[in-house]
Amino acid sequence: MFLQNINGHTASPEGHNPITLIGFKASATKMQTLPSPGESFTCSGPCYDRAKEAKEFEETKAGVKGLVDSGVAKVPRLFIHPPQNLRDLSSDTDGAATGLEVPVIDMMGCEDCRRKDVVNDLRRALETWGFFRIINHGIPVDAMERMLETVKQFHEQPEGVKREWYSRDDAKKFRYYSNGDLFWSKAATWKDTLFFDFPSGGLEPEAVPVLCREPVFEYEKHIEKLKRSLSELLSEALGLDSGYLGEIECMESKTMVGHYYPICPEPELTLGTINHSDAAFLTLLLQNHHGGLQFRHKDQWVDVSPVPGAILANIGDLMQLVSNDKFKSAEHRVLARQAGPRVSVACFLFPRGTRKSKPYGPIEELLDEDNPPLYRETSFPEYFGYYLSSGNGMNGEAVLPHFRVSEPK
Ligand SMILES: O=C(O)CCC(=O)C(=O)O
Ligand SMILES: [Fe+2]
Repeated sequence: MFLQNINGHTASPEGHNPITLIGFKASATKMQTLPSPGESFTCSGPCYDRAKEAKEFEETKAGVKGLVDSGVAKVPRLFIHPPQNLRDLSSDTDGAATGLEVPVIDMMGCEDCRRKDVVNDLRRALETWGFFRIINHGIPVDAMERMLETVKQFHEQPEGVKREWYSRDDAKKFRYYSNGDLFWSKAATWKDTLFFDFPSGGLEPEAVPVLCREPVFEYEKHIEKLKRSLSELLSEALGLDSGYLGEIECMESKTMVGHYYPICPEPELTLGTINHSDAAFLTLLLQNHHGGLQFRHKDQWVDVSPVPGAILANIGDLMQLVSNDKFKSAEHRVLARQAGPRVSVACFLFPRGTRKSKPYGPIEELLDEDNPPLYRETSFPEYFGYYLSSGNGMNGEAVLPHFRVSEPK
């Protein structure tokens, strides 16, 4: 299966496995730490060998956490981002400075008396922000906390134990790695990742380390239930029958990633996650109490601070495509920080079939003379393949416009 992580955290665009590039061993602490902020990335003097540094880092199988544990006081060059990625690193908590408010969807009573209000709130949130914070979503706080804690515990195990799970082998339904796009990104990001692949039939418990098993499957069960409710609410927010998105089976499959963002000694030089929009239909996100997540709204980065018990949801590119731009796929990123470790769990929802899936285009019921289709049809594998080959949407360039066939009237 070519699909490793819905946001390309481990997938290779041309399908070759980056692990074959690894050749030799070296100490991660010996890595270069040039250039300083603002310095040009062009090579003068002896050229910087990025591929070599990436291989050395990969060989440690200890991730960014391993670097931090080994005592690095400077961000190695591999992780230093070009200035255009490091613009506006300051934060504006929940839009405080601008008076903007991150939308909150309170699901209490959404099955009966408050349904109309919830659907209206959801429509407004997705037409403007593309994401929302959900409260009273039905997932027990305990299940959320245990999920975050198990991801943290995994990453904080001794290196020798974790190393056994380090892999870029896309046949593995559970794996641990740092920077899925390590071998082709312009700069690496300051985090390590656990990956859980729930193919249509479900992830086998035996594929997951005992440490994580119970919390992961418990959390997944709750996510499935929340997904079904959200699918109905989203359908209604689009003005469709509540079963519509369920019937087109656009969220039948899922992957989860458990990110660990260690404390960063020079957060002004790197990022935890580079700006991107998610490729799939819907993302449900848990984060611990260390902030750093930002969404782009009205041309500025807005901090989306953690709220205990809340879940964040954002729509991805394909939901924007089928909604014919009614809903917006939100650009987001995670700052590297001196506080931490930050832990997050993202669950990406997308259609079944990683090599072949049915085509998805703008939903016919949303089209008329004034609303012609803005996008051509595509399948999820086609879209995701393009997303990966153009840099996982993580080079600051949006992927969705490549599927556009006309501009809005
Ligand atoms: O860690 C986070 O909060 C966000 C991660 C993310 O955007 C992703 O994995 O696509
Ligand atoms: Fe994302």
